[in-house]
Amino acid sequence: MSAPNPNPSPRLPIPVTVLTGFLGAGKTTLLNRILTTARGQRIAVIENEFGPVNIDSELLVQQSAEVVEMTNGCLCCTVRGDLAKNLLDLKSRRDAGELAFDRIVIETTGLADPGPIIQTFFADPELAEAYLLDAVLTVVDAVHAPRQLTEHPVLLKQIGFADSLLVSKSGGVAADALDALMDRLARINPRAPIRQLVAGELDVGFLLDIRGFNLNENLLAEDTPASPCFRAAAKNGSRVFDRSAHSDEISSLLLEHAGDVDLDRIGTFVQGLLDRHGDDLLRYKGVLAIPGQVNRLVFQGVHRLAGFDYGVAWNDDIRRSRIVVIGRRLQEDELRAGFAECVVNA
Ligand SMILES: Nc1nc2c(ncn2[C@@H]2O[C@H](COP(=O)(O)OP(=O)(O)OP(=O)(O)O)[C@@H](O)[C@H]2O)c(=O)[nH]1
Repeated sequence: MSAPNPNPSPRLPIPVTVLTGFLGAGKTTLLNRILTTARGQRIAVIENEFGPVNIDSELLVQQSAEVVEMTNGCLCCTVRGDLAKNLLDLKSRRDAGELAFDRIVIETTGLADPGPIIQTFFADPELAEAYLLDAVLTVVDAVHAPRQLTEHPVLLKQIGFADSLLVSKSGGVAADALDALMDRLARINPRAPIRQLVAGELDVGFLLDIRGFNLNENLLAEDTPASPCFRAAAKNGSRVFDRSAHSDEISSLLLEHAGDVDLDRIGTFVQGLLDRHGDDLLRYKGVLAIPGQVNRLVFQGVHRLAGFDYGVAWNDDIRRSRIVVIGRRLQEDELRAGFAECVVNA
């Protein structure tokens, strides 16, 4: 008789969380807290470090189902192929009963661009079947972020790609500086909830199973506690982001129409956008009302990888069409004009 499989009911796809943030932001600290707090969940960890030795894995004080170390390069560039290989290897070992884990957390280097890492999960069909990219969590260092944001464009990308923004070291800054940082983060990425990491308090419910890459009608749900989108706009009582307040290269834009958009025209508009500006588009999500269609059309994407599907019915909800785009050097006038051509006036 063969040995009992330690993982008798494998759940596929396996959820993956990408934990990112600039150097020293507090990624490993947060990972340790996730491993401690998410009791009962078997979490395998992939640690990436530039140098030849992975110090971070030694800093993991809590038990993980497995720690895979990836050194001597950054996941987003030199060792990206290794990431796919390691993920497939972990799954094979899980299938064979050698390993038991329910989810994976990937801790990136502080200099990683999350874009190529995200694309890995969609570009490889085998990975896409085995794994579900759940969310990008970005840790932002309250003390150093204001300066890092100016000096290191990769931090803007880490924030722009995030499904959840977690501010560390907030005790180290004055209240008004913290408010200014929060506003700046909300302007860069209005769709990611922002939470302060407070020592000893961590609700993993906000960090795991976010389903940030799923196509569903909650993509832009501003009244969902887990995704208070458009925070900056709501705070200002306006739906226009104050883009003059800061000159961050990465920013966001909300395109909104109180009604339907034409399916062909919006398809052409989005396709043109991806063709021309795909490299600069970090994340974009949309919930659209299409004439004659009782269900919401939802779409989302990263760079040029986009997915569309029909979500839940509008029923008694007021039909409206909204797209939020987070990207670099967004051509606001072009985007607004292009979107305006798609609207269907009642
Ligand atoms: N005061 C304070 N210190 C923190 C907090 N989070 C992390 N730190 C400290 O910041 C330092 C860096 O934390 P790490 O968790 O190693 O950061 P990291 O992002 O994993 O760092 P790298 O892997 O080097 O990029 C450590 O000394 C932590 O103890 C926080 O919320 N408050």
